[in-house]
Amino acid sequence: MELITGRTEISTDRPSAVTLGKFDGIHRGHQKLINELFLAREQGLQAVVFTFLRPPKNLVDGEAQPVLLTNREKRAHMEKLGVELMIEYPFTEEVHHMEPEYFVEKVLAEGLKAKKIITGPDFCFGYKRRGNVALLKELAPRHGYEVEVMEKAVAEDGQIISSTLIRRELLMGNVERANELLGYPYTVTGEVVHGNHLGRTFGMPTINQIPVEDKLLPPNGVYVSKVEIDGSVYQSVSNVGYKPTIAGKYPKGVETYIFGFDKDVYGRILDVQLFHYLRKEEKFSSVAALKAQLKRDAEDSLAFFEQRPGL
Ligand SMILES: Cc1cc2nc3c(=O)[nH]c(=O)nc-3n(C[C@H](O)[C@H](O)[C@H](O)COP(=O)(O)O)c2cc1C
Ligand SMILES: Nc1ncnc2c1ncn2[C@@H]1O[C@H](COP(=O)(O)OP(=O)(O)OP(=O)(O)O)[C@@H](O)[C@H]1O
Repeated sequence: MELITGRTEISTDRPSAVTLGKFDGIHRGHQKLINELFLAREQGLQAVVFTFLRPPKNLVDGEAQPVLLTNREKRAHMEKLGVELMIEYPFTEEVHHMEPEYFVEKVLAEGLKAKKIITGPDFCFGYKRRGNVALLKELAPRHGYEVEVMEKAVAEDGQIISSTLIRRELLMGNVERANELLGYPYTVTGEVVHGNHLGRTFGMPTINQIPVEDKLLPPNGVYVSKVEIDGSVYQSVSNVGYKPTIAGKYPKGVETYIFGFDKDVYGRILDVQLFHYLRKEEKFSSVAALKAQLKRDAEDSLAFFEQRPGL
């Protein structure tokens, strides 16, 4: 996959099919748009995803919003799906004030040689969000592209799938619901760093990961999880939080006990998939009490998988 990141001057040699948006999470709705993009390959068009380096909210509202996918995770995900060109547009003052007509002409038509533009019905762009599907359609004959508007993907209960909804569900600890809306298990990617090496002394060695700050983590607590290592997927149990029982101050992290695995993976970047919330993180009165609880957590996680053989 080719990546153009952080610059507003973009160009490509090949005619493109383009889909645009934040794509936080790359949920089932986004996947629908991206699949349509791949169909356009039959017409000789390259599959282009146009997205932003940071959620535009940061600049507009001045507040950092946690994301379902960090920039790095989003790139890896797009590459895996088969996107040919990914644009990470910077969200600068200049971009914030860009008129939608200028964006369509300079970026989409001239820069990307767009022949097909695929969006949802509510897609907005440009200064004051004045650009929309109607404007894209109005400008189509002048620039020689086609607009394809996809209907919104909905969940089984009829709710429209959106990144905002998924973030809300995760923040409430509803991992199963979030996974259903995403179409894949919510995943935390991070380097395995050194902990206190205490887990080993309980007979439960763990991997510790400190995700980047803007990665959205569900509420502190214990979760049924899986870890992918060298192409094999292991069942596991994870704690999201600060380890309050152990003296010292820790950054918020994810700590995972992997069933049937005891190899050195320090320094590796691993994916931990979350499936189900088991209990909240607690400050225990002794390490012995914590150790006894960890054993129960492990049993609860295994029991969860046993009840769901297809998972
Ligand atoms: C499944 C699981 C649940 C945990 N629950 C808690 C908890 O409720 N409270 C807490 O203080 N630490 C909790 N921990 C963190 C332990 O304190 C930690 O595993 C132990 O101190 C070993 O840490 P180390 O890898 O830094 O040596 C949990 C860890 C795991 C793997
Ligand atoms: N459920 C959906 N089905 C189909 N297309 C969708 C769906 N949700 C968003 N899209 C489309 O995907 C593109 C990217 O949208 P965007 O990343 O803003 O998605 P979103 O999930 O609606 O985000 P947010 O919740 O932050 O508004 C847009 O063209 C949008 O219309």
